Amino acid sequence: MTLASPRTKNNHNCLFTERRILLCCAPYKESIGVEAAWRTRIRDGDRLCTECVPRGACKFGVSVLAFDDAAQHMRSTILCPAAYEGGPGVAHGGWVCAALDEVLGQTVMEYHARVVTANLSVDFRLPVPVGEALTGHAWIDALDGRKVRATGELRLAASDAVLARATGLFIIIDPAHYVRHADWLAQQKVTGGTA
Ligand SMILES: CCCCC/C=C\C/C=C\C/C=C\C/C=C\CCCC(=O)SCCNC(=O)CCNC(=O)[C@H](O)C(C)(C)COP(=O)(O)OP(=O)(O)OC[C@H]1O[C@@H](n2cnc3c(N)ncnc32)[C@H](O)[C@@H]1OP(=O)(O)O
Repeated sequence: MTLASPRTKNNHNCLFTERRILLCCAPYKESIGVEAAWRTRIRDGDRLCTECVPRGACKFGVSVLAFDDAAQHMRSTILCPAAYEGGPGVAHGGWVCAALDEVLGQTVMEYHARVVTANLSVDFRLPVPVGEALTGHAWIDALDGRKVRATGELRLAASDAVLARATGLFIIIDPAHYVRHADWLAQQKVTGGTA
């Protein structure tokens, strides 16, 4: 049984992809165990964050385009939505970080497993125009136990000029990650933060 569908060119038309992955994963998880399934790469660009699933598209405007398996390199198309304008005509730096987090995170999940970002370092080289075609590029640098390091760039599609560059440390998580968080949060509210 394969984990996901054949490779898609982008994820904007994948309205039900996350649900499909979950459905596809059910027998797969039974056969290999939930823990192992979470530690398996989530393939083929069919990943959306929880809040983006109903919309079927990344709210930051990132759309996975293609993977180069030999280089463990991911290419995406990106458009900064008007809502994330910072200075006149240019993107807020927070959006640049979010878009790069997404680009690197998608790549790590394609080639390794479910992760969260532990560290993201961003170089803002040039202002990033709102509403202009951009490309995202990211690749895996190293895997060390649960730690995956990756690098990525945001480029202007018209000229390939590098506008921003990020390096990230991603940590492979287990299925109980979000349960532990919910328990921790509840405990904080009970104890007022002494835990
Ligand atoms: C957005 C959520 C996505 C989640 C995935 C879910 C579903 C997938 C489906 C769709 C996803 C769609 C799109 C994906 C695209 C983008 C991805 C975006 C990802 C994010 O945007 S996600 C949100 C922001 N992110 C967090 O919310 C993390 C908060 N944080 C923690 O939850 C913990 O902090 C954790 C788990 C990181 C570690 O905690 P832990 O207890 O499991 O492990 P521990 O502390 O032992 O660290 C183990 C080893 O990492 C080293 N280490 C840890 N942190 C380090 C640091 N900062 N610098 C240097 N080294 C560090 C230690 O030194 C040790 O190293 P060593 O083994 O060598 O000793």
